[in-house]
Amino acid sequence: MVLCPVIGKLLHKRVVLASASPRRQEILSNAGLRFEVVPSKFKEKLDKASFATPYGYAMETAKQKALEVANRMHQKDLRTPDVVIGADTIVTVGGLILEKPVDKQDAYRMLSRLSGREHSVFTGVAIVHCSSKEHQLDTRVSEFYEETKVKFSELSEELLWEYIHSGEPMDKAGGYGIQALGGMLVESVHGDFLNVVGFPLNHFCKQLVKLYYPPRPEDLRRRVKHNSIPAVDTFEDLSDVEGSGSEPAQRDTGSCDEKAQAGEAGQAAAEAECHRTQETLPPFPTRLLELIDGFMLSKALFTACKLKVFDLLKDEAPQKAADIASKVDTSVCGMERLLNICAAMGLLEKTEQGYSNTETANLYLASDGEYSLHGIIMHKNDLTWNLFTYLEFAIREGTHQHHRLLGKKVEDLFQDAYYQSPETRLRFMRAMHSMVKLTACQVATAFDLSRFSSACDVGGCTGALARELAREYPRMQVTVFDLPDIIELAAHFQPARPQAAQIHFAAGDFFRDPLPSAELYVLCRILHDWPDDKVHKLLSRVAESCKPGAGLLLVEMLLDEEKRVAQRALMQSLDMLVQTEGRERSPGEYQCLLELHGFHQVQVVHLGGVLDAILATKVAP
Ligand SMILES: Cc1cn([C@H]2C[C@H](O)[C@@H](COP(=O)(O)OP(=O)(O)OP(=O)(O)O)O2)c(=O)[nH]c1=O
Repeated sequence: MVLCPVIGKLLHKRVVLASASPRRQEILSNAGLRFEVVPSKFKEKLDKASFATPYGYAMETAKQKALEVANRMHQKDLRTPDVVIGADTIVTVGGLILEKPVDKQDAYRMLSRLSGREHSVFTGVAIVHCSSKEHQLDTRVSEFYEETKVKFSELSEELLWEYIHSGEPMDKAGGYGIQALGGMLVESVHGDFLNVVGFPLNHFCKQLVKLYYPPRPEDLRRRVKHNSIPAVDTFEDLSDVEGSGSEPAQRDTGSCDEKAQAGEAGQAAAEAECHRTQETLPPFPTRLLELIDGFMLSKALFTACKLKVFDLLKDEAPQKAADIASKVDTSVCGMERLLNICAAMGLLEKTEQGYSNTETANLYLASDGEYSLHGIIMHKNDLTWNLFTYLEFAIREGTHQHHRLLGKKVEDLFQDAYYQSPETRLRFMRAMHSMVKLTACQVATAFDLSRFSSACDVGGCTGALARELAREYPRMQVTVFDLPDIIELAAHFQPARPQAAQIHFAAGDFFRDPLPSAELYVLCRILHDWPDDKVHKLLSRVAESCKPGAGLLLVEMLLDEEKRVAQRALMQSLDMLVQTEGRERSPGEYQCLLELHGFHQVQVVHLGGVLDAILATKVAP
């Protein structure tokens, strides 16, 4: 692996990426770099006018991001990192610098500026080497930037809004993500693609080469004579040497080149060793190790949730491990380890005063927040986790595994497995509620549904989506139709006023009872539970209830057509195998299903979260 020698220089150092950008994390870990992530708290508010060039601004911001992290880690008496990497990506068009949009209108302004034009994407990168001398932090900064030119097609207002409503633009410079839906807006790219995504990996490696392998005077002389020394602006021909100096800008001793010079007798052996070092040093399998141990991280998160650690710390001052342990009745040594890994995962903050919740934990992990994911986490902990221990059986047999878990034959999946007691039913409802709530707002606005004055959410469970539809369309009456046992418990999740007046709950079985009449039917996370024959049965029942012009809104997580890249949906399809009789599908597969049942004008919106949306219209037979 040609990149190894240079990335290898950082493998034994404490490297910190001072960035919250998931793209940067992915690019660097895919390159085999091992690092911790400590997002920078530096406010990106430098005076742009004081910079002669846009890239000067990006490099300075990158530097300040990295220095803020280096200083914070040093001051907090954490071990001073060896290297901190900071980056800042900006988009420039017509002399303007565009950063991340502050709201949808801002995103619209940015994207309409980019429509039909070429713009530049600059990423400034700072590599800060740190050392601590007599408790003083000493830093050496190396900076560079990369420019990529991107040209957008002419984009209609409608398309721009559709893209903005996908939610994708909001955390990205210039308001688009070339690596996802935003790629569809792009006509051409000149330069490093990864630079647009947030990190110019190629230039970064070259910079490391400059830092760690500066040319020796004799190299330069020989290069002129024989042209045989790897140029410093390429990292392809470099080899690494055991025990070589790891400080940047210091010539390593005992390099392969020197060994090859050691005399004719030793030359062949030296060359063989050079070769062997390069070929036998495989890339460090960072991603693989993450996958191997990923289940432990999930379980640590589940356990902290189950023990209500995040509830205890919600909006509270930091607490010591011993206090937390005594409040939730666990061992101190166990709790301390759990808290430490939660802090390393970015779920808790650890300071000298103790542990406190991060914003993510307050928002999503405490059980009482509006957007709490506690319900789905408990479902995964108490049910999915156990079912997945039978994954091998599920793969061999091609069926769900509830019978193994329950120790009995399952006749009716939902009644026997999910709704067997009020507790399991409520746990399931909480899980569905938290997942739907997360995306319900985007689902409700994915299409203009204002032409429908009534909707029926078939299998609408707690009414989470109904509530968003009612909020978005004040003239729409929404019926939530579900089994009597579910409707009975839906009171736990009753919509807050004023939408309550628009929402009605009706009890029934969507395979047997007449469906409430409506102009728009909604099937949210329903079809993926059932085998094909039942999917057809349900769609034909919905189709029979529809007048021409009526709509069907399908809300599911969509696979890509090749079933190759949509990792979350692919994983959920595996989950559906283990716990249901259904599967996830691609937009094309849904379109075929819908057309078979007389639904046409199929529109698809990828929402980039946990659910996507498809709208189709019933046509006269
Ligand atoms: C143009 C473009 C930007 N981006 C992203 C890269 C960056 O994450 C983001 C630009 O914002 P930045 O401020 O550079 O980075 P960040 O806020 O995401 O993370 P941090 O400040 O902690 O380092 O936009 C894409 O993902 N795709 C694109 O096509």
